[in-house]
Amino acid sequence: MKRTAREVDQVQGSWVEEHRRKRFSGSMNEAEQDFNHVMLSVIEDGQFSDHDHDTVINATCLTLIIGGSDSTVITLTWALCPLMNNPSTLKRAQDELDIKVGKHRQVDESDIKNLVYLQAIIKETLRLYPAAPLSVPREAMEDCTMAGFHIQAGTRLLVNLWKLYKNPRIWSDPLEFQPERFLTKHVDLDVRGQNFEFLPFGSGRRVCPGISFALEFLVCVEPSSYF
Ligand code: HEM
Repeated sequence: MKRTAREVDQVQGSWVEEHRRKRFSGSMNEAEQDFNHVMLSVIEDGQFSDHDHDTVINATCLTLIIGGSDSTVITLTWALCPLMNNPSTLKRAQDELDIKVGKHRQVDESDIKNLVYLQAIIKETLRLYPAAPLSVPREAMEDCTMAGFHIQAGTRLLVNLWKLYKNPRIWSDPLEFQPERFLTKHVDLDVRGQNFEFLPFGSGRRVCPGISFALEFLVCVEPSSYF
């Protein structure tokens, strides 16, 4: 693990060095101005007392890469499985794409608002196959009581999202893949941490910062495997 972490650090570090060289030599074109470039532009030495400039840039870039790749790819893959077993759901998704996008181009950002069934498929996938089934651990800052349990300050807590999503008191037929539930009974459920029965991206100050990107990516890329 440590060796792999060192290798990943080196790769990310070499990207920052390359960006720095190109910035100084003025040879960076617009297409190369990625997140490393933004970080180099906005972070100056001396801004952080605990860590140096490069550590902050490398850690921020790697957090986004690590947090954003596995979660999205897992969801994309799981979204396909139930469609293979539910031809009528696949047909409904294909029909929506034919009507709202047509057969001769790819889905783009402007289509997302019209692809309501596809959005429901993504939400149902996030419910049935959560990429982060235990979310991310929290630590109690002070003694408290939750659901009758005394929690001591410093205790690590996990929210069992998987169990929450299979609770029949909240979700009817919880083990069934039914995207329609997000167009009917659960149509008003938000995915951004406001409705505690559905928290695919967590909630509160550490909520996933990649929500918008992930949703757009999933709705735009998922259909490419439907035909
Ligand atoms: C389907 C895709 C994704 C899912 C299901 C997902 C889910 C989550 C969850 C449950 C958390 C924990 C939130 C909490 O503790 O309240 C989280 C955190 C995080 N996610 Fe995502 N995420 C996804 C995509 C992305 C993408 C695309 C990015 C970046 C481009 C990203 C970056 C992060 C980061 C950096 C954190 C840590 C935030 C912090 O601790 O302050 N995620 N994500």
